[in-house]
Amino acid sequence: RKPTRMPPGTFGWPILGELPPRSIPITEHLKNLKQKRGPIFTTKWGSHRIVVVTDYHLIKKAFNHPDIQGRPAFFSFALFSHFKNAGLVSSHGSVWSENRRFMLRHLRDLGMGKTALEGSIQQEAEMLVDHLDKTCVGKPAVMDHSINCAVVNVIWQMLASKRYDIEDKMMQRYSTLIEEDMNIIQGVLFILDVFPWLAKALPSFIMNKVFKVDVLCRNRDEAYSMFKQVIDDHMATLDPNNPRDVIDQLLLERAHRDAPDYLTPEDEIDVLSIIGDSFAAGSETTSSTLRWMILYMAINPEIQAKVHKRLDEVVPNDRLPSLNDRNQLQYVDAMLLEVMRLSSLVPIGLLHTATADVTFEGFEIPKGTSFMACSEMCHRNPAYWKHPDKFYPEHFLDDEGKLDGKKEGFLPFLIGRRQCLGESLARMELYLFSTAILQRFTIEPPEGVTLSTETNPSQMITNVPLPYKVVLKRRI
Ligand code: HEM
Repeated sequence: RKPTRMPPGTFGWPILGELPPRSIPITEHLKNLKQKRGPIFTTKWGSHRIVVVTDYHLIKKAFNHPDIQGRPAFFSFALFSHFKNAGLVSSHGSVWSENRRFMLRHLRDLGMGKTALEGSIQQEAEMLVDHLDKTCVGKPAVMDHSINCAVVNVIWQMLASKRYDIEDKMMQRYSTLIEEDMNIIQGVLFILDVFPWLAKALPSFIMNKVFKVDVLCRNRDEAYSMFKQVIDDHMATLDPNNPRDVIDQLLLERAHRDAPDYLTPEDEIDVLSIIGDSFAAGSETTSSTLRWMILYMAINPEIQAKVHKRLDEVVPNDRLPSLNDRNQLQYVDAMLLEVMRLSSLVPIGLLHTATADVTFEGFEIPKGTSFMACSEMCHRNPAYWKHPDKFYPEHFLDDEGKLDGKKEGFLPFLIGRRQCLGESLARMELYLFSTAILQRFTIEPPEGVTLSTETNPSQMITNVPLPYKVVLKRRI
C-alpha cells in the first residue's frame, strides 16, 4: 500500500505497479502522468517505488539532498559489480564517495577539462578524420565503430596510458561487447531490473534463455580479464615515485605495503568495476552524442554553414582546432549544447534512491524510494526554451552572441552530488572531435533521403540515434 504523504499518484496494479508502455517514448508517458498529477508525483515500476521529478528546481533540490544519493537495487547494476558494493556508477555510501573523490582528484591531476589531455584527444581526432576520409568520403556511409574507437582510446589513455588502432582486434571486440550488452540491458533485462526478486526465483536456464544473463556474465568476464591483464602489466612496471595514470594511482592507493603486487579480492573487484564503469559511462554516451551532432548537421545545412564559416575565420587549415580557439568559436559550442538539449541522451537520468526517510517539499518519502529526474522534459519545456522542439543554437547565446552555457532547464549531465563525473572530459571531447570533423568535412544526407531524429521508444536509458547514413564531402 502507498504510504501516506507521498507525492500524488498511484502504485497501480499489485506486483506490476504502473509499468511504462514500451511503445511510446518514456518522456511522453511521464508527460501524460505529469498533466494529471503535477510536477512531482509518485509511480511504481514493479518492486520500485519512484518519485518522479519533472521541474528543474525540484531536480536540483532533490539531487543535492544528502539522503537521496543511493542507487536502486537493479539486477544489471549488481551483475556488473559482481553483486558487491563496488565501482562508481552503482555503488553507494562510503564506497561510492571514496571512489568518486579518488577519481575526480586523479582525473583533475591528469588534466581533465584542462589542456594536458588536449593532445591525446587531438591525436584521436586526427586518426578519426583520416579514417573517415579514407572510408566514408563521397558515398552514403554509416558513422561506424571508428567514432567509438576514438572515444574509448581517450579513456584508455587516461586510465592506462594505452591506445589501440581502429583495426585492432581487441578494440573491435570491446565495441562488440558494449553494443551487445547495451541491447540486452535496454531490452529484456528491464524486467529483471524492475522485479529483482525474479532473479532469485527463476531457474538459470530461463535466466539465460530469456534474459541472456549468461551472455552478460560472459561479456563482463571477458572485459574484466582484458582489464586484469592491463592491471597486471601496471603492477609489474609500477614506479611509486612516478605514477603514470589512474591505474597506477589506484594500485598505489590499494596495494599492501608488505606486498605491493597484491590486491585483496574485494579491492580487485572494486578496481575492475571502477575501470568498467569509466568505460561504460564514458564511451557510448560521448560517441552517441557525436553521432547526434553529425545527424543534426546533416539535417540543418544552414547551421552547418555558419559553423564552417566560423571555423574558417578562426582556425588555419593546416592545424586542428584547439582549446585556445574555443573562445572565438562560441557559436560551435552553442551548437553542441543544442545537440545535447534536443537529443537528451539520458532522458530520465539514472535513478537515485533515498538512503533514509526523507521530508521533501512537504512530502514524507520512505527510505528505499527512488527519485527519477526528467531531464528531457526540462529540455523541451517552453518555460525555458524559445523554440523547444527546434534545433536553434541561439538558445545558448546571449544578445551579443556570447555563449551562455549555464541555462536554467539544461541538465544533460544532471546535477548535484552524483552529477556526471566525466562532464568536463565529455565537453572537451565533444568540442575537439566535432570541430575536427567539421573542419575537414561537409556532412550531407544521401541524395533523395530525408534523415530523421526519431529514436527507438523501447530504449529508455539512452536516446541513441537510429542507424543512419550520411555523405561526407572533403572541404580541406
Ligand atoms: C556526452 C557524454 C555524457 C553524458 C551525456 C553523461 C551523462 C551522465 C548522467 C546523466 C549521469 C547520471 C548522473 C546522476 O546519477 O545523477 C552520469 C553519471 C556518470 N558519468 Fe557521465 N555522461 C557523459 C560522459 C561521461 C564521461 C566521458 C565519463 C568518464 C569517464 C562519465 C562518467 C560518469 C560516471 C562515473 C557517472 C556516475 C557518477 C556517480 O554515480 O557518482 N560520463 N553521466
